Amino acid sequence: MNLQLALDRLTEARCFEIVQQVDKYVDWIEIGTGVIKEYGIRIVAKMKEKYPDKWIVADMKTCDAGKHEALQAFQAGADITTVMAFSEDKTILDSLEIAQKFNKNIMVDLLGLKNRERIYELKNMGVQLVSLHFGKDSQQQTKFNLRMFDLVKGISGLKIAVAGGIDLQSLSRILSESPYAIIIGSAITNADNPQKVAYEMKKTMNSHTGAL
Ligand SMILES: O=C([C@H](O)CO)[C@H](O)[C@H](O)COP(=O)(O)O
Repeated sequence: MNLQLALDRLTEARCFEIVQQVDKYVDWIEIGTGVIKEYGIRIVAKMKEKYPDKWIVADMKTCDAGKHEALQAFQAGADITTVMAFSEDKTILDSLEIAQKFNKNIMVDLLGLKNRERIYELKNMGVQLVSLHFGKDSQQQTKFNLRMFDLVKGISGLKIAVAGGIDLQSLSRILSESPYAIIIGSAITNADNPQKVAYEMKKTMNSHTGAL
């Protein structure tokens, strides 16, 4: 089970400061959409250069021009780029084609999706990794709910990541669903002591999976 650290609404310097504090507890480092918009794709390249052994996720949230945006992400050194589930099939297929060429991955973000039919379509196109995503704006209205997993329940052969305001309390409930990756942003990046929180999160995940 992978812990993906999401770096959002932070300066470039703060992103690197936080990663320096928590890198031994996180598996994947996500450069958030807003951070890419602010600093450009070069921040993905800089992070990969500094942490070549970590998987770097470029949260591009691509919804069109799949080929171009996947190229931007992978040429910068990303291991995963994100594409929105509601995109045209062509966007998904083009992103997958580029990922295959680079031997990298796409994560399809299910934000706002209510229809399971689309998940089967994504799977048939060759998508292997999806993220259940409870968005920032929804987080202001209500709390993370495990019912989100109903969208993918019983659909085999997909790796599931989950995101959206996850903290230590909700983490323990999410573990019962055994996702492939757990994406955690503000609970770590806004903590007084990011290192302590990241350590606790990884320890909780490891004790669930039995990892040392
Ligand atoms: O993708 C994200 C969101 O859309 C903001 O851009 C976040 O990376 C994701 O939600 C995880 O962050 P937290 O919700 O702060 O844990």
